[in-house]
This record gives sequence, C-alpha cells and structure tokens, in this order.
Amino acid sequence: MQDRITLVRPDDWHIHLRDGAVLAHTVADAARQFARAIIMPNLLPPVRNRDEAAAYRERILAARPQGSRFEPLMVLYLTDATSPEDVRQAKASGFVHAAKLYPAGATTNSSSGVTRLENIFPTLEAMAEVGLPLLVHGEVTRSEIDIFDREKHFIDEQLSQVVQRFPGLKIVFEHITTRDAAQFVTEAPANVGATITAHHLLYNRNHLLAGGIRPHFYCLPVLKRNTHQEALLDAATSGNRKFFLGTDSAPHTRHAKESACGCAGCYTAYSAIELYAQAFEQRNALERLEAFASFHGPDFYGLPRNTERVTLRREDWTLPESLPFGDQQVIPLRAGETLHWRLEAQA
Ligand SMILES: NC(=O)N[C@@H](CC(=O)O)C(=O)O
Ligand SMILES: [Zn+2]
Ligand SMILES: [Zn+2]
Repeated sequence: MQDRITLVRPDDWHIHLRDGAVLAHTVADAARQFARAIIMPNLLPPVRNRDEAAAYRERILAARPQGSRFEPLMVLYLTDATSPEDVRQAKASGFVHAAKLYPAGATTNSSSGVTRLENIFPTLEAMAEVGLPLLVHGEVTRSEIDIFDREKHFIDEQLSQVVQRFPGLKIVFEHITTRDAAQFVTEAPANVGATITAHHLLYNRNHLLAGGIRPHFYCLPVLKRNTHQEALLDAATSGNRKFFLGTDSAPHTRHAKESACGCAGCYTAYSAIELYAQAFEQRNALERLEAFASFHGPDFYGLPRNTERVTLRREDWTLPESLPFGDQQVIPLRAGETLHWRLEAQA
C-alpha cells in the first residue's frame, strides 16, 4: 500500500480568509499547504476595485507566518456599478486575477451583488478583452425555486447565456455541487472550468440532515444527494483539465454556525489537502490528485505551475475539536475525527 505521495505544491483557487484578527489563523492554515490562493472578496464592505484589493492584499501579506511566501491572488467583487474602467485598472495592477459574480442575495455577504446580469454586460466585455476571468457563484435566488435546484436553474437561465454571449471570457463555475454542473462544464468550450470543494467530494445531504442536523456541514451551494456527490468524484478524478481544487473554506464562528439560523460555510483550510487525498483515495485515484490540485488551476488561469514539492504521509491523526479564531472559536470540518493522510511539515 502506498504510504507517501509527493506532489508539486498545490494552490487553492477559492478561499475565504475573512479580515481583521482572524487573518492570523486563516492565512497560516492556507499558507501551510498552498503556494497561492484565489482570495474571495465578500468582505463587508466588499472588495470592489483595485485600491480596496491592494489594501486587503497588504493585510493578508502582513498576516503571513514568518518566512512564508504564500501569494494571495486578489479578486474584485462585481456590483451593478462595477465599470469597464474598474476592470482595466484591476487587470493592470498585476495582483487582481479575477472578478466574482455573486447574484444578489445568493450567499454570505452577497447583498451588494449583481441584481441583473444585463447590468454588467459591458463589464464582462471588458473582462474578456483584457483577459480577467469571471468567477461565478452559480445559484439563482428566486424564493420559489427549491434550494436544491438553484444551481441547475442558474445553468439553464444564466450561465449558458453568458458562455454563449462572451466566447472570449474565461469563466470558473465555482464550487460545483451537481451532476448537471459537472456535465455542463465538461461539454462547454475550453474557456469554462470549475472548482470542486473537498466537502462536496466527501459528503452529501444525508451527512447534513440524516439522524440530526449538523450545522458544520451546512454550506452554499448546499450539499446535494449522493448521486451528485458521485458525479463530482467522477469529474475531480477524471483527469479532465477543466476541474481543479478550490476549497471554498469559509469560516464562521462556532456561535454563528451553531444557531437557530446558522451561517453557511465549512472551515476546511486547516486540513484541506489531506481531505482531498482522502476523497481521491476512496476512488483509488491518488495518482490523479497532483494534476487536480497543482496543475489544472494555474494552467486555466495562465499562471506558471509551482516548482516546490510537498509530501503527504499515510498517518492517522485527529483533528482538533475547535481552533482559535480571533477571540472566538471556529470548528474545522471533521473536528475530533481521524484523518489518514498528513502533510509533512516543511523543513
Ligand atoms: N460557501 C459558503 O457556504 N459560504 C461562503 C460564501 C460562498 O462561497 O458562497 C461564505 O463566505 O461564508
Ligand atoms: Zn459561493
Ligand atoms: Zn466561497
């Protein structure tokens, strides 16, 4: 049985680091594993332009552990008011690598998001022109649409249109959760890719709801039935270059999660690559992990692959029950449970 895997250091193409005191924790967790990460801009207020991205980037860099070369890849948050000029300035900065579409009301801190896709057509045109990828939280927000069907509706009503209308625009369908999304991306042209989280590979809605409601498994888009989980495992382990690692690690305090109205988001940054290794091993596909975690993302974004290597060792270890999070606590996904792979500390 294989007991070590060496891979080129991976990157995380979708992470929430939050801001302020918690950056010390979130940045350290990400930097231990990943060389670079695409930093989600859904702060309050959101990261709307080059200057806000520059300031947030400085706060992240200042929170890096000593000696870390972790590189935050910044993202603009699209609002109805984002202009083509904002896009050009952001691209020219060199440190903004994408812009994110949050349909207004779809998820955490999305209230300043885009209310009608048509409002940002000129902005999307500019993004296609300068080569700034569009990242999408792909769910419709209409209250009459069942929450388990919102991703599928988004594909049919919105994403397919954007793909058709802007053939020159790179699009990442973020944190896909359904067979429909995996199929859509597979059949789409090469400018369309997708991130897949570790939790959507490891879990389905039974884990969230059967035998008791488990708030630490609640995220958006919500976990779907096991047939969708299987389709995501197929996609992630297929070797298809359109699919790559994006944890969507999205910490909320323990109190905000364990509540009558709990927040959406799973904290996976603490052990992300180990969780992915476990998912790939379930499929006997460990040899496909490196391409998914370390090659497909930079290739899609047009960035160089990392050169440094990391090693995962087969070793049982137990995740902490909770982690410090500013002056509060965050519960990592799989808290108190045993993982079977462990990332070796860097010399
Ligand atoms: N994924 C989540 O459940 N939550 C994210 C937002 C998001 O990525 O949709 C968050 O910022 O908390
Ligand atoms: Zn999202
Ligand atoms: Zn996210």
